[in-house]
Amino acid sequence: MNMNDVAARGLVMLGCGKMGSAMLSGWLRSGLPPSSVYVIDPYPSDWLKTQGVHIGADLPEHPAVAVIAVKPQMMAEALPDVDALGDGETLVISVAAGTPIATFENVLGSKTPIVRAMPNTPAAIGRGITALVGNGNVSAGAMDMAEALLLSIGQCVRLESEDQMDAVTAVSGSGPAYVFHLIETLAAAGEAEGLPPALAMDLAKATVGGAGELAETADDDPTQLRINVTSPNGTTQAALDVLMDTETGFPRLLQRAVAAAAARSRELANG
Ligand SMILES: NC(=O)C1=CN([C@@H]2O[C@H](COP(=O)(O)OP(=O)(O)OC[C@H]3O[C@@H](n4cnc5c(N)ncnc54)[C@H](OP(=O)(O)O)[C@@H]3O)[C@@H](O)[C@H]2O)C=CC1
Ligand SMILES: O=C(O)[C@@H]1CCC=N1
Repeated sequence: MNMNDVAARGLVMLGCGKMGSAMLSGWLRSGLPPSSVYVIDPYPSDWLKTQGVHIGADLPEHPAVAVIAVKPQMMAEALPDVDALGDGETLVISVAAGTPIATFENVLGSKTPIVRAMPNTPAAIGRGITALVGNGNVSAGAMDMAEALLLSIGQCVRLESEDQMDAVTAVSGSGPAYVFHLIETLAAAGEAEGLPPALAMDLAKATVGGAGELAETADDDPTQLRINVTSPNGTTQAALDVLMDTETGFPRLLQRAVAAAAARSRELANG
């Protein structure tokens, strides 16, 4: 199976909200014809309605791929809408947090090839990262196909085991929200030091964006990059003494946050 098969046989999307739209915009940008896309979503967004994709139309007989992007809590209600696609001919890719592959096998049949994937919203600008793992029915070619689709919205990593998915969700699936909160709070702290709000926000956004890009592209690892900013007994050292405090600093706080997200992902396994 290749991208031409997807274009020829069709791609079905069950749910096209924030994450579904982020992925779809990447696929359309990378050349998937809108006429090959069939969306099932009760309240399609204005953006979706202008994309030229089929919305609420009859589904093609054996689409190449079905992407499941509804909330885990809606899964039991929504999944039966695509149970006809569980004939082994369609590669099912779920991006739902928490929902295990077994849930899809139970509804769609144990012969269905299913890839469980965890993308993130920077996919909307082609800068996402998606982790993926498939069940035993996913052929090497189908896994390559899933990866090719997801590579058009950013980087991909293949997991050794589905058990890693809760931790992955807690780090990179939810992670953009932690970074956006860092931007919000850095700007607020700048305001507290007397900066005008717009200036504080510009400084915070550019600092997080630039530091993120440097961390991704530099030869030095993030530890060395941090050291490079930190002059002995300078301003950064004063801040890091607060942030790196073993009781009240970032390490313990982020560890607790990521553990909470992973625990919630495990809970969502039950819908
Ligand atoms: N947002 C993110 O950063 C990430 C989300 N995910 C996963 O992606 C999935 C979608 O999340 P997200 O896009 O944020 O959520 P949204 O609520 O934005 O999108 C879900 C979409 O599914 C629609 N929907 C609801 N019921 C049905 C149904 N029965 N049939 C078809 N469509 C339905 C919703 O419509 P309506 O709004 O009208 O209810 C909505 O448009 C979740 O499983 C989430 O865990 C994974 C990684 C990152
Ligand atoms: O918050 C959530 O449950 C989803 C999964 C990862 C990001 N958003």
